[in-house]
Amino acid sequence: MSDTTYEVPYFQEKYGHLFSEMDAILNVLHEGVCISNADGVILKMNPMYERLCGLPPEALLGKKVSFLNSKEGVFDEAEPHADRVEQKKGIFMGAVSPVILKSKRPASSVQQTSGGRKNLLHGYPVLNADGEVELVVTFIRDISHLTLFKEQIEYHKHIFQTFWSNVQHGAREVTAPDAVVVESPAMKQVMSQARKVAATDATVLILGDTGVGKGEVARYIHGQSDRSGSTFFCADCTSIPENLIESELFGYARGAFSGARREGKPGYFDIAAGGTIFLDEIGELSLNVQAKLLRVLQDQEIMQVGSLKPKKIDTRIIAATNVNLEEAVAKGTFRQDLYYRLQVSVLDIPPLKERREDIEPLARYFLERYNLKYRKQFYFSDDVVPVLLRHGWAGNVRELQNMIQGIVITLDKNVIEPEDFPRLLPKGAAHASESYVPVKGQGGKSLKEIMVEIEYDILKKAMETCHSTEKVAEMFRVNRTTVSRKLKAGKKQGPTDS
Ligand SMILES: Nc1ncnc2c1ncn2[C@@H]1O[C@H](COP(=O)(O)OP(=O)(O)OP(=O)(O)O)[C@@H](O)[C@H]1O
Repeated sequence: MSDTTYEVPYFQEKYGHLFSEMDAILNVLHEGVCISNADGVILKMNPMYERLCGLPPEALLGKKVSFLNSKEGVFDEAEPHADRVEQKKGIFMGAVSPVILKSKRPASSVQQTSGGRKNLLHGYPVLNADGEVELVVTFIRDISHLTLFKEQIEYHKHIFQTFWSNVQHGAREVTAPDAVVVESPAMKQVMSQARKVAATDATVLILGDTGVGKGEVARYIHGQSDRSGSTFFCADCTSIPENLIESELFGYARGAFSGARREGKPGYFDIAAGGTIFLDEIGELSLNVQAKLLRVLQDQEIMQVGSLKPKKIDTRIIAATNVNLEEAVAKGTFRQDLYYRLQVSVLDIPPLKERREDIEPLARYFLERYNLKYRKQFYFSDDVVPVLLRHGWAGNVRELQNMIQGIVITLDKNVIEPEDFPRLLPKGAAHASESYVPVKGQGGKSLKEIMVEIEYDILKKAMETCHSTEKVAEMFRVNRTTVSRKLKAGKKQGPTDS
């Protein structure tokens, strides 16, 4: 202890005239004040400083700050006036004067005491005529309550964020469940591409027939991107009247036209700011709106209706169409420059009939979803899946979804059987041939392939009733080998599109 104890009276004599007038002020200050000399020896402190350090004046005065800052200088906050050398805990850490003495500049630090209290320290050097540090004045303030307050705020923020994300998740569950059913290799490939583009901010073009899940994939990309915390805005370009589409997409400025709202109106791009806008059926946009959209893609700027000033936007664009854009460009109904601009990342979703591995999982997924929604307990009989697999699904996933929903709503028995899908069942030759009238969406099959399928359907149905090729041959007045050959050919060609 001898190296830390200094002759206080010596300092009192040297600096006494400075301190005497300050005492009255120091005693009433809410901040602790400590004055040390160039050797770091404490010359003076006020009562608040003693309180905050938890030490009596005799334990501080004349001692080096570095000593109090060391592990030796322990004290017990619970018993501040006990002999500190005998205490087992309490370290005075984070003194600023050693730093100030070295740098000759003001310094701050946060001092953590062993009792968990936090003090904020600001120290200032007092320089002599030679520019050397003569004294260091340190102000100390208890900020434990502020820290506690901050921690409480952080905690409440955390609770609020958890609550908010649960609410958002719950809302999504009700309106649009997250689950994207993916089983087929083709769809797995699309989703892997989707994940890759989600990590970028690139514009995405999603192609595919109606109902294949373009919107679902767009939502997935948004959900996987950095923008997932912001809005996903779905704009169906076909549902907006042509004369309104520009103002709906880009908004309009104050007083843009008579009848307009005085304060102007934000457009979809504004609403989706920071997030993603999904422009569905982009192939249906007029050439005029296409030109405006091209500008958005090129310059990340929109021009509000009635405004002459372009407005910067931060909205990711995902576009989708079931129109063959290449053909549309050739016909002059789609701008070539916009077409090229949209070619950055293209995802092409195959029709459901080309990814049959997805049919059963999708059907089961929708059944579970609607069972839950309508509080039902339906299940498929074993014969249902083959019927679903045989169907052509020209309306793709949407057709399947609607069909299952319809059944869950209307059926009054728990087991779902093939008869509950009357539209999917082959009803003899007349029905089968009707369903093969070559309409758009029949997959561009040759007449020969279609005939193979029709014959297969008819013969298979007959086999279910007659149980022998002989009887079937007799019924259709052909020989047995013809029946066997046609059944084999139909089976080899794959499931039929009834
Ligand atoms: N893989 C999937 N998993 C789960 N649900 C799906 C899947 N694909 C599509 N759906 C559902 O099928 C319905 C139709 O999908 P979506 O609207 O995304 O198709 P789309 O290709 O955008 O159709 P359109 O071209 O008519 O706008 C939606 O209710 C969607 O949630």
